[in-house]
Amino acid sequence: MSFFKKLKEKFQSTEKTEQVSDKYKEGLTKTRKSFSEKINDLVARYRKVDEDFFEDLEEILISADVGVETVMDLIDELQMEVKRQNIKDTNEVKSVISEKLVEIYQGEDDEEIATLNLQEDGLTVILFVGVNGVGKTTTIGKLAHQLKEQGKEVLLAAGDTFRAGAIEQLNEWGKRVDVDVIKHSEGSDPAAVIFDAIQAAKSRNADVLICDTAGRLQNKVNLMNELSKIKRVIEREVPNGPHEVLLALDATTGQNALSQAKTFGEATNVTGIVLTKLDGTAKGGIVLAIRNELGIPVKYVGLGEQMTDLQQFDPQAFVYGLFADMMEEENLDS
Ligand SMILES: Nc1nc2c(ncn2[C@@H]2O[C@H](COP(=O)(O)OP(=O)(O)OP(=O)(O)O)[C@@H](O)[C@H]2O)c(=O)[nH]1
Repeated sequence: MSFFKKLKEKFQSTEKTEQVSDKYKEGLTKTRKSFSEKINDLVARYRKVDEDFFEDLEEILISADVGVETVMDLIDELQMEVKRQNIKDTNEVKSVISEKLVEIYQGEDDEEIATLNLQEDGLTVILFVGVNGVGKTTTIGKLAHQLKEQGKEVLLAAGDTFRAGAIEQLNEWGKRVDVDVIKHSEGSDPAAVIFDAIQAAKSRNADVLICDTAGRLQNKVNLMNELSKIKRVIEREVPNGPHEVLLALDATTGQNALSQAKTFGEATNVTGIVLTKLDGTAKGGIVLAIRNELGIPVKYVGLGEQMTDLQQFDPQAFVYGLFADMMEEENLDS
């Protein structure tokens, strides 16, 4: 069965999978439009799958921000697969490209979707890091809402005491999603806020504590000191905490997001990426570059401004969103 057909069957089988694929399809409209157009054009220009075809494909993938290393791996894999299956017609390559994109993302991992490390018993502490303006606060609000919907008791800690207005912004989100926010005044010690929030979470038997932090990238030493102090407090107060350190990155910043990730990776042990504003870019290939060049799983993607637009990252749904038009155009019954 072709990969296109497999994806179509998977994502159009139940109401739930259809909802997920619709979100991805809608959120990836900009990327898909640009990507599909280029791929269709490529396929129309070349009838035969040859060296020149792969060279042009390489360019398309690089222009979608897939990342040079990832593109090279992908092209190698594709060339081998095309040979193995003896594919001559460029039209047939589309489905193989989609399959290889998923494979290259997943690598050796069996797990399709990287889930949050939520504790079954006791408190789970999630630390959010990332520079200002990437959509960190919005994401914390959306995640708090989702976890609450799953029946969890959630608490927020306003650990960004540095940026003017950050505490109030988180507080607003707390009100919107009906979750309490533990806060001190602006300029106070963030580690003290986190300490208080942990005590509050324990005394209320909360399931999840989500901690905001300041994203002072311009001063790496300060950033490191602040984050390690916060982590020390969490480690001392909560067994095995923090259970997740999620780095929020703005997809519209392209390769800059990669360099931010490298800096944060040096300052703290990042366990997952939340890629925001994927709907705002035509270069959604950045998801693949992040996964492959940093080796950190993308756990969530922001596909819009609505509360439900924060989605667990699913590589197959992502690829479905990228190729949806092509799949619909093609007769997959054969
Ligand atoms: N289109 C779109 N907009 C988003 C997404 N996530 C966040 N935003 C918007 O991005 C803007 C900035 O988000 P904020 O959460 O305010 O930025 P911030 O990261 O909180 O700033 P800091 O708290 O300083 O880190 C807001 O207008 C959000 O609505 C997304 O996935 N898609």
